[in-house]
Amino acid sequence: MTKKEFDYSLYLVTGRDLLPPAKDYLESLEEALKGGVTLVQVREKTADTGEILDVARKTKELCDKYDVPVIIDDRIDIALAMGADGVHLGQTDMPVPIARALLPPDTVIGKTCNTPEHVRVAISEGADYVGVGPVRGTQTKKVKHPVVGPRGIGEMLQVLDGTDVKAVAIAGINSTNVLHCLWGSVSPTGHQLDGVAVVSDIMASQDPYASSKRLSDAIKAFYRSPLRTFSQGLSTAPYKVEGIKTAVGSILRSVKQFSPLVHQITNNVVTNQSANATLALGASPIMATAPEEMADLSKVTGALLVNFGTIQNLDGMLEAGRNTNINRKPIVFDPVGVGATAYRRESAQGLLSAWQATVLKGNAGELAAIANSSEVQAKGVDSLGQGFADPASFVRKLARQHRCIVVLTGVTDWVSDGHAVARLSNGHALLGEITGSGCMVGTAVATFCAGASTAAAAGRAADAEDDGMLVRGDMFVAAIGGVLAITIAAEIAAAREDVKGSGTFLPALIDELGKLTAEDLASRANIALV
Ligand SMILES: Nc1ncnc2c1ncn2[C@@H]1O[C@H](COP(=O)(O)OP(=O)(O)OP(=O)(O)O)[C@@H](O)[C@H]1O
Ligand SMILES: Cc1ncsc1CCO
Repeated sequence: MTKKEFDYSLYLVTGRDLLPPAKDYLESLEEALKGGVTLVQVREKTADTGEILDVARKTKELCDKYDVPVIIDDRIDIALAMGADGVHLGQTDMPVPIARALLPPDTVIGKTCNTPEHVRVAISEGADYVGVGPVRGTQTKKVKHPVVGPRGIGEMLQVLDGTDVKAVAIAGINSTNVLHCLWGSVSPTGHQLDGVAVVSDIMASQDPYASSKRLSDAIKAFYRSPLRTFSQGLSTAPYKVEGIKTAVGSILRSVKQFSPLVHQITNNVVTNQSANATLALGASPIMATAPEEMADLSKVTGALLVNFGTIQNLDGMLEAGRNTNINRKPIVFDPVGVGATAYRRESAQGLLSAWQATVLKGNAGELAAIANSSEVQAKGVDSLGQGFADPASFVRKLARQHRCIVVLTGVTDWVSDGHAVARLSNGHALLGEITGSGCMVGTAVATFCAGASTAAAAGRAADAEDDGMLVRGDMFVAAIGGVLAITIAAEIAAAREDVKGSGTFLPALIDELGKLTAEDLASRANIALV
């Protein structure tokens, strides 16, 4: 087998110490191979040399039957003694060029990398693949380096652009988070992982066949899927304004038809008006914050909104997002006032690497803080000044960076999927005079996302093949729909004779949201694609 024939997609790293009681190593390994493992690394940290050699030989004999290559962790002597297909080297192991000189020329050499700089060095040393991580915390190995999350993996993948060095992500990957890892780690340049390395989800399993099969099915579905964003604009014809107007109307109809549950963890300034806005649109709000209830809730919700205007429940936010990803439902993240304190900035980064947001929404000050840009300043939860000089480029870039739909609010609103950019010019100055109008936009976006994804799920046959999508339905259009719902209802409300100022405006806005129709959206929407 030559180097180029390796399939890195489901890379098993062994560890006999992880086997559950009464499980035999070779028996577990064979079940894992049958389940779809494509590459095996023998990792033995404590056994004597003779024993490691014996395990490695037996591993190779079994893997040969399945035409699966075997890589040895660290021990070049063992690799040489049993004719391994490759070796894997850590940052403190033998340098790649020395290993290369000692090993047969067709031996694949992999290197663990924790930073983009490590990746640069690995390329220059001539590594064939890099094991990049840690993606998340793990129990199998003391993590010496900070968890980088899928976004950090994406930064390392970008360094590999233009090379044929392969990459697998490592640490804490299991069948519940593998799609998030594969999806969220695609670099802004479109560089994706060649596979994922899995340890305990397979090795510690009572049923390694089932565990490997679950992983293998999800991975294959991901690589088969042509869609790499939460919109459908890449795989089909480019968006057109008229098409968007029709599509937002049908999402509003879906919201009313399915009345999805919209789970909202939001701030205590706007909880009540957000719940009422959700009801007015025809969906059903649930404002739940306890981490203990997130696994149950995420199974039945249509979408999740995380708005951290008054952060009191970060653990609930983490759990809610993780579980919502597992159940492949949309997550709208509204990092209210993120620039105001270091705690908010750190919390936002933590949440963005713990789960994959579907829509990231904020005003200019908030999104500038997320992007580490000093172009726009904020005062608490409010954005200062005129906003970005080139909002279209800003939202497109941020969407690519975070692999999600970005909604930038302000007098004009901007929505991007990383490719298309929509400029939305509806709204009324009274929205700027009430607190939480941006928060209500977040709620409406989450409600439209719930409508779109519930309708997409209802349209799928029960036995349809897994499509590898982290979220189903067009989230670019859903995000536009949510913004339009609030801004158009605001225009109608502000024109009413009984509205005398911000105090009478808020209830009128809720009334008009309740009366809003697909036709209102289509006839009043002021959309330009730029
Ligand atoms: N002067 C205005 N004219 C038209 N629309 C406006 C105006 N001000 C705000 N809006 C609309 O109000 C919505 C909320 O946007 P904004 O950027 O004010 O949110 P925000 O700063 O996050 O608000 P908050 O912190 O109060 O929740 C947007 O959809 C925007 O279009
Ligand atoms: C005023 C305020 N403070 C924290 S959240 C919030 C609501 C508007 O964003």
